[in-house]
Amino acid sequence: MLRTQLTSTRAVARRLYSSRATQSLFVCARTAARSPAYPTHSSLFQKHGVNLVVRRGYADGPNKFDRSKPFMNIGTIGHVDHGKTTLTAAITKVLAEQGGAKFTDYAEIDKAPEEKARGITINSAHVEYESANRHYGHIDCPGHADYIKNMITGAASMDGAIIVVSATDGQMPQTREHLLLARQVGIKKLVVFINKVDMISDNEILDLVDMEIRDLLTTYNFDGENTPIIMGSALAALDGKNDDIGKTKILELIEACDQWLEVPPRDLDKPYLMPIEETYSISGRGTVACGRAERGTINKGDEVEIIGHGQRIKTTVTGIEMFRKELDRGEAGDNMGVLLRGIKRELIARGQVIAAPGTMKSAKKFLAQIYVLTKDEGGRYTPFTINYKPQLFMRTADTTVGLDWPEGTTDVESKMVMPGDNIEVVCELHNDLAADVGTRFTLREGGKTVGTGIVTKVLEYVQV
Ligand SMILES: Nc1nc2c(ncn2[C@@H]2O[C@H](COP(=O)(O)OP(=O)(O)OP(=O)(O)O)[C@@H](O)[C@H]2O)c(=O)[nH]1
Ligand SMILES: [Mg+2]
Repeated sequence: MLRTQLTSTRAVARRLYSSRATQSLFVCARTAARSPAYPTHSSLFQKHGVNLVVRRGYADGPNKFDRSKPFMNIGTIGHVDHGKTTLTAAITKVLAEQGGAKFTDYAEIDKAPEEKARGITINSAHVEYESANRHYGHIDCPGHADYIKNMITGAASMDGAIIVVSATDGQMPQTREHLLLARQVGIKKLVVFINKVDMISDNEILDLVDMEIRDLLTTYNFDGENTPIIMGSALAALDGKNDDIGKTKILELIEACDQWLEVPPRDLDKPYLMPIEETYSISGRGTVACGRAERGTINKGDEVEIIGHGQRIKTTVTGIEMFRKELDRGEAGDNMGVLLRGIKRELIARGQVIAAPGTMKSAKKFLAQIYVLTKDEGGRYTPFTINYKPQLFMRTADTTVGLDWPEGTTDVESKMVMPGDNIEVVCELHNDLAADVGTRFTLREGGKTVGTGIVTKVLEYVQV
């Protein structure tokens, strides 16, 4: 199934014509309610026989979130048009047929305008499903280079991933870039889905793609030798055709995820920290901040602080929700929405963090180790001198950053940074961000990822 932001007619048209697999589109209720173009889009879709499913949210409760199976965040990554969204749809379809999936729960169609206006989906980017042993939250990442920003913040919430590679193309630039980013956001294991095998008649080609992707995985420090590679057709599974390359392969894929991907140890004993991905206001209830809790636990009634962008705001958590179900307690790894007492939505924003009081500080300047991507990894073709200002992405935040050589460096004027270099730099942020030693980030410039880095020492905090 697809999710769409319904922001531009072009995007909608692209969706319609690029994906003949589309039967239903999931629309964030908030977007639907606000988008002036929504009625036009909605009739356009209906004309083409596509269901628009507006997901409702917070107001739906109360029902309790079930923690009987381990919960894990995964998602589909990979090059544009290789079939990530089709595969996402196929997984939910096949698992729904198995009866173990919660798919039917959110597929309810709701057309009443007042429902759209009132309903809020706090996990709009996520699909959920269950295998025999696990409960998965799934993010379908966009593959297009323009959407890499979303990919970065989306992938920041993943514990594991399915990399989708079309058998017709093999690995492509975004396959490599996504692998690198996956590594950088801390994903340790991946499962590979070689898609569109219905279009390949020569088995030797599949062997080549297999070999090539194993090499690539090894290059990016994944276990290339043992990583499960499943070959199938997402479209066949979605259309309910050719079970041997369709449904059977989807079940194999989920089995591989169950076996190979590991639920990472959750830092439950550390102080609570959640980077804000999105914010909503619900009339009569207040403001909800959504994101994946990075560490710690949170209970209804707990005091927290909102940190970043020159602010430190104290408030209390009055509600916690996950996949539209209420929780009394949320924990590290959960993709949750927290309802904040007395906070106006304008006061907080994506990129800030919510933390246990007194446990986080906002940094303005830090020392970091960075790796500069080569052109084969989607990075720069040419070297650069250090005095330029790329965009820095950290957790869900992005801000302009000034780079400089550490104190005591000689020849600073003429010193060049080459693609492929590993260097130590001083980063001065335009907007301060909650950062600690060990926090990872990405540097981007003009639509390209130019480097990845890690904070090694904070040089200046913001006092608020
Ligand atoms: N023949 C064939 N076509 C497929 C298969 N899976 C997906 N497609 C087609 O490939 C095109 C792209 O599929 P999507 O699922 O939109 O690809 P995507 O990776 O999500 O694309 P972006 O989100 O734009 O990066 C669509 O036209 C699909 O119908 C498959 O198994 N076989
Ligand atoms: Mg897609």
